[in-house]
Amino acid sequence: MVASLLGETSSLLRGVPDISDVRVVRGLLEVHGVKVTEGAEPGDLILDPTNVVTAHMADIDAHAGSSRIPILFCGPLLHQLGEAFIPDLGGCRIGDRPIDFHLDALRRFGAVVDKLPSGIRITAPNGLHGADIELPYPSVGATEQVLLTATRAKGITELRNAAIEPEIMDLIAILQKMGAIISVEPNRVILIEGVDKLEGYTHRGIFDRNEAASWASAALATGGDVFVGGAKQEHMMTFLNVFRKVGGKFDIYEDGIRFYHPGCDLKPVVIETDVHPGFMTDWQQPLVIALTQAHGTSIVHETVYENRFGFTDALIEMGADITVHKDGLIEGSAACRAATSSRPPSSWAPPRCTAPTSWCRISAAGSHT
Ligand SMILES: CC(=O)N[C@H]1[C@@H](OP(=O)(O)OP(=O)(O)OC[C@H]2O[C@@H](n3ccc(=O)[nH]c3=O)[C@H](O)[C@@H]2O)O[C@H](CO)[C@@H](O)[C@@H]1O
Ligand SMILES: C=C(OP(=O)(O)O)C(=O)O
Repeated sequence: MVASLLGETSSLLRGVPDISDVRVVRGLLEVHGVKVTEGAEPGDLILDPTNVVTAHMADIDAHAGSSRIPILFCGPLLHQLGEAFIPDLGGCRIGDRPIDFHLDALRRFGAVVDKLPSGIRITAPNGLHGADIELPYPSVGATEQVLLTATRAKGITELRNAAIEPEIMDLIAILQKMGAIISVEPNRVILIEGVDKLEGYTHRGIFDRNEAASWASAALATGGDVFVGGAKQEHMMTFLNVFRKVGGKFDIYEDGIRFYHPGCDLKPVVIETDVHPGFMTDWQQPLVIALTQAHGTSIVHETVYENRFGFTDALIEMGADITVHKDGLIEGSAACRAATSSRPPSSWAPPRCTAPTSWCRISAAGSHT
């Protein structure tokens, strides 16, 4: 949706879900003069950016605290209007969610960033130029920021340590349809050759991997059998491996994946969240719910967001046996001994990411539906 701001003509985005993030982004596009209308099929959105204008501060402010996606408006608005005002961001409360990588990257493109009490004001008095950027961590949002900014910046941008999630590849596909020149090189390097103008696109976004993993985990947690239409094996392989280790069954079809409970005991696992192609941090929570029903102790190491175990309070209230450790597991505890029954991942120690990490031990005993 945000990429449509970069085009000179209308875009058609298909299969758009009716969720709050979409409503926030739509509202923010509309206050900037983008005409957004429903298309012929359910889920079609037509985005017409031909009359983009500077929005009134009060209208932008009305979107404060509701989503994290407004941060992605920076580059496109700088290209269209020479300035951008980004309201205070919202998003899930899953730990510290800094935007320093975004702002550092924008400065490298030549933007001037002013932090104000009510948000961030960004200007580009001399336009935006290609930049040499290395992310401290392969952040999904910061990679999207760089892609959206670099496509119309003057010159070449080299982004190192980029995120390479399927959602990033999908954004690159959209930008290529619009006229961008972007190449994905080995070792997380992305090269973007800036172009003067971009057209609108027609595109159907990829399926939601988080939703698919949530339905799959729900099938395990409830002894159920769920067919997730549109789910694709190639974007779920890491999840499918873990699902199988827990004992879950799945059948892959051309038009989706069937996930179902095996009918016997589920097994505990040791997992660690990571950037793609690792086990997604977004898959961790639904899977932990299923693990409360496994026979034995599982260990989950969250390396992406240190506070992403907040939901376990509710599970504990429901009777689940879960302990969250902020600073690591204590050696010699029952939890550690139990964990040795599953083979730890090769990256078991030391944690590789820059963010603080936390651990969660889940045992089967006493959990209720
Ligand atoms: C709307 C959306 O698509 N959200 C997803 C996106 O979030 P989001 O893009 O916010 O997540 P990132 O990939 O950027 O964050 C990864 C890590 O980098 C850190 N970081 C990030 C940016 C920054 O400027 N500074 C910094 O330190 C974060 O605190 C975190 O520890 O990717 C996450 C990781 O797959 C997913 O959990 C979110 O569902
Ligand atoms: C972290 C998430 O989203 P957001 O980045 O919008 O908070 C999420 O949906 O799990």
